[in-house]
Amino acid sequence: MASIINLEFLPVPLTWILLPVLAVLFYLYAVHPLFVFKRMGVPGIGLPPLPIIGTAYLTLLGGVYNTQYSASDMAPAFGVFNGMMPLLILSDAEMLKEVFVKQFHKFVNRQPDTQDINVKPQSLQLFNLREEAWRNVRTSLTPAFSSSKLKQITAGVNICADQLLENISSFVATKESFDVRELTGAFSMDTTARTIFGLEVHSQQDPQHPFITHARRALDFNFRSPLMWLYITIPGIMKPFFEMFNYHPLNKRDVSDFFDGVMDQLLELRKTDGGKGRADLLQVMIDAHKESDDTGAEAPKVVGKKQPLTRDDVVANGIGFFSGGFDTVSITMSFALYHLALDPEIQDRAREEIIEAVGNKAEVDYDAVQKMPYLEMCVMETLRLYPIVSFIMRVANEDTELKSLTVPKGMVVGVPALAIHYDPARWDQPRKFIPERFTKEERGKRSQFDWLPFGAGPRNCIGMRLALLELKVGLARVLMKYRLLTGPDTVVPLKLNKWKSFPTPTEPIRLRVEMAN
Ligand code: HEM
Repeated sequence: MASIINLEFLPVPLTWILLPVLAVLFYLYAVHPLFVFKRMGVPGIGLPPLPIIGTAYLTLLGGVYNTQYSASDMAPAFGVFNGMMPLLILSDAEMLKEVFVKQFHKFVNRQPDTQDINVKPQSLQLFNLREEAWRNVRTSLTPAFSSSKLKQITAGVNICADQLLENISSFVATKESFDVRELTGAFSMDTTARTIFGLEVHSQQDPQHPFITHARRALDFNFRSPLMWLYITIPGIMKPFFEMFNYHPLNKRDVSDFFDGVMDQLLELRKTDGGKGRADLLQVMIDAHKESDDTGAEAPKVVGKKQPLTRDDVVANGIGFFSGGFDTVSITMSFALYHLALDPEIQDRAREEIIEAVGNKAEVDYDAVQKMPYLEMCVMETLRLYPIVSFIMRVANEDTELKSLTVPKGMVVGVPALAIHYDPARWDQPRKFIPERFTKEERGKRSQFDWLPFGAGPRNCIGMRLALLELKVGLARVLMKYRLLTGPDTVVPLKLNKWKSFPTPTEPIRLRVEMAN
């Protein structure tokens, strides 16, 4: 058969030339990079990484949220491979201080540029921004969480808590148990919609409200999707294709289009009324460049240029705050209620403190929230046992010395928050719920990097103070009125589904209630 290109001049058949070329390319792309940790002098995990899949097979064996791992069982620094992407896992306290704080300017980004897909709204969200763009937007958004803003927001959180109490009330009369997550989910949905967008969605009465159905789908990532796996394992190769088709594996187009439409309507409305009297994050974002920086002494300062946010920035970060705030608060609150029900002594102590702080008012105002250190300790202990994010990520933006290690530019560093929280060397009886670990004195004895539910350093969770406020107001209102009880269908001890990326019980948390007095 006549070939299109005549290769007869070649001294050997083409296959014999192509084979070694392919072998060299395979070695360069899929084998040589697997020695990077050996070259750095960092141990692996004892099992060899495989070309293309790296050590991802470990995730298939151990799951994605596994409380059996403890930082003491791991080397303080070791290497794994997410597909072909090397990931340096660090739990050494001194190194964490370098990464999160001392050399933060070299670890500003959370993901390598190969995973940074330029598709809106993800690419404009604070969580995904990089370097200068991140600094500027973080500086502009920080005032949204100032004490004065949180003070204004507290009244709205109380209104949502009124609804939560009403929802619980039906279970007092029937003495039946209820699915805690359903109620905290509705509370958190109402609170988040109100505090971010100034919207009243009444999720408990109207669970099919389009806002709610879309919001629920936003975070329902499909880790079985082949495109998601290609994004995780070979992001560098996939990035141009994703961008060409304006596709982001973490985005559901219909969901972001829906929120885009909602935001357009809200922004239009605010143009007409000037946003007067609005105490929500959307208004703060619109006015971002005019706000002062009263964010509390503990908030790490970021030096960036405060600038007016564009319409696209406001939309992207409105959606980003929503996804960052909704499930996180709801999940944490459900675990806190579970442990309070399990331990009546702790519950009584928290209730006494709340009643003293609130006095004879029906609402829990901002000042009362500041007088509840024991309740805060209960929340902190809940977040230790069930951190929402099991790994905190940073990327080295230049070659960086960490103690005796040289971390090469572009390497991703993962901090195993979950394994650190379950480390017996850091926490005595780590599986037990003991709020007393968080007295001022006990906290002073510990490294600040032993407790990482909100990450650490200047790029920690921007919504931390709002989250704590919502949790404390919601829990205080429940405890003031009701006594939480376990029932025959309360599962003890709780088992977590290791295949979910967030802490999720294998069986729903079910509790009962009676009036507190
Ligand atoms: C219990 C509740 C919450 C938990 C456990 C939580 C946890 C986290 C964690 C672990 C991070 C990464 C921090 C790091 O890399 O060091 C983060 C980042 C972030 N969180 Fe939260 N979060 C919560 C609530 C919220 C709320 C209520 C909002 C907004 C209203 C929010 C918005 C964000 C944003 C925008 C970022 C990215 C910050 C940046 O890159 O500068 N989170 N959160």
